[in-house]
Amino acid sequence: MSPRLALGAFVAALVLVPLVPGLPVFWITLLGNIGLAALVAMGLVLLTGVGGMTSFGQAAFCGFGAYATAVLSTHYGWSPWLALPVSLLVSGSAAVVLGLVTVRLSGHFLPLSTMAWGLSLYYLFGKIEMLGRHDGISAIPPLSLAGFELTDPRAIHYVIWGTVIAAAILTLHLLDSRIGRAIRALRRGQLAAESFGINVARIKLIVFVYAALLAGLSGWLYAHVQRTVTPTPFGISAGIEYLFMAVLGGAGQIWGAIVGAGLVTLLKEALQRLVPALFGNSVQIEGVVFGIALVALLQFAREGLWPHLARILPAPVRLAPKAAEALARRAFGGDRNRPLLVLDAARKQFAGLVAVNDVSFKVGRGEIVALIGPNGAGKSTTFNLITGVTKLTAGTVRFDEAPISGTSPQVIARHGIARTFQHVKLNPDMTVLENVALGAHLRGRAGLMAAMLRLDRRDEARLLAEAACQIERIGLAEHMMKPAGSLALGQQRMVEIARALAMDPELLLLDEPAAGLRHFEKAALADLLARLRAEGMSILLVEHDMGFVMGLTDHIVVLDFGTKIAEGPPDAIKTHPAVLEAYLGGAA
Ligand SMILES: Nc1ncnc2c1ncn2[C@@H]1O[C@H](COP(=O)(O)OP(=O)(O)OP(=O)(O)O)[C@@H](O)[C@H]1O
Repeated sequence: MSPRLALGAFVAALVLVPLVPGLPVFWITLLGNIGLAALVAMGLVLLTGVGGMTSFGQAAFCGFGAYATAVLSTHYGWSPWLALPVSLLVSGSAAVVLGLVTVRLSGHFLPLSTMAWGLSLYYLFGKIEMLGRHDGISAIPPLSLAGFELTDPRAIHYVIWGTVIAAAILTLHLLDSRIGRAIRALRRGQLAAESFGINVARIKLIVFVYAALLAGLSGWLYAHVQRTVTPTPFGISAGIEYLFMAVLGGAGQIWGAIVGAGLVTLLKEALQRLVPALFGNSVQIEGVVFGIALVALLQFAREGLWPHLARILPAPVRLAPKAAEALARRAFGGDRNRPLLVLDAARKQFAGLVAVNDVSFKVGRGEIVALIGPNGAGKSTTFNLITGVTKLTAGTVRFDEAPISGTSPQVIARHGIARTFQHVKLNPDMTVLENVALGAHLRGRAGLMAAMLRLDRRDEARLLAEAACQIERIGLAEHMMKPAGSLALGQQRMVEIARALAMDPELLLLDEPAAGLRHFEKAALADLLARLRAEGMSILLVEHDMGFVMGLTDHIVVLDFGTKIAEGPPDAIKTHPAVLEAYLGGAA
């Protein structure tokens, strides 16, 4: 059975459920509640599971959606359908305002701030006169279609689940796209993502608003299903429940949101019946048992339930990309007599430690330059100064005559500077192909809506074909569709090079590219770099393997304790007294 068939079977079951003769309406209502919760949990899966931003305050966005439509349809007599865009606008605008503050926070500050506004918004809903304070708003009109009021839970069931399935499909489309790769890179590879020109702050805000819109949509539906809204379902405890649903279902798995919402809703319902039956009505310990059950479930399935379920479902077949129209290539124009990269008295001081001490050197066009030196000499820090990861204390870095020091990694990447990292920064759960395609992010155009509606296929095919081409170039074609984390470290370093090449850079910065490679792999890498140089690309590499460096480079810069002690062609460096002293000490 293909995944499409499995989805078809699920949809068919949802269509048939209300038609089952004798099925109590209560169960249909419960299923509708699961659907409403699944919409919120789906946003949280994207925000927390995929994007790595934990939010406890998601229920507040349901509140914005629900109250907006409640006010408009009761106080002003608007049709619920007309109020829908306003509900989404209110939730989305609130998310923009809160997101601008929240997504910049990191570590525990982020979830704490979501708790803070989750709490304050709950109290705010209960204080506003127009929202009916703690009594809320009642007599909200039901949804109606073609003049028929959808008051029957069976009819509303189709509206809710149609929305849930559509939201799941659109979200899956989004994740399987250029923007989706950027979203998936947030959790484990923000620095790498920025180094490939991805505006991480913007992508985070997009995810934040997207999750809020799903919550707002759920709130709008909730208002017209329940026909009354009060602050309680939009408080912090509801926010925690939604988070449980996302995590229990399988954080990071869109379908897991439905599983999690189903499990938590059914568990709560079951306990509300079972606990009084077992312990009597006077002992109200449902909440305690509920908490214990959730903790036990998390112990049993740390990755959530979806991965367990996915094992018995058909696995999606991952096909290598087909050939597509080639992406435009950068022209290595510039005057060959003028250097491409110039460091002028670049300095970096970490408190009392001078890691890079007024270092100056140039990288010419179509030249391979090596930056060498003993451990702790300041090579990686110099790389980080060039790529904007670390800010200069003094001095300047110019690329093609334009000063780039003081700008962000994302802006520097746009100049055509790509890099690899000393400690590999791939997303281990994404395929090799997807990791490499991330490098080509700036060469694609398709945005959020195009991705959701699958209007990005041509753009996407070109990006994937480019990624596949670079993977073939580094000799890892047979590993293209494997998760990057399953490759040996040396191979992962090569994947980083392919990712950098997918950006079509003019300057390639390689941090220890030969580390972990076997002899024949190093020879292949040297051959590749020589070919890139012949094509006009400039390369700056940090490398400890002197055989590799001496046989390949045009020019070598030597650092020791942050200071440049020598520079020149390989033959001169081999016998330079200061270099021998730095590497071999007194024995030289
Ligand atoms: N963020 C930081 N804060 C404080 N000190 C730092 C920081 N980053 C680097 N250093 C220090 O700066 C010096 C240079 O480090 P760097 O990593 O640039 O050296 P390296 O030449 O790349 O060494 P290796 O070959 O071992 O990677 C070291 O003494 C290191 O401890």
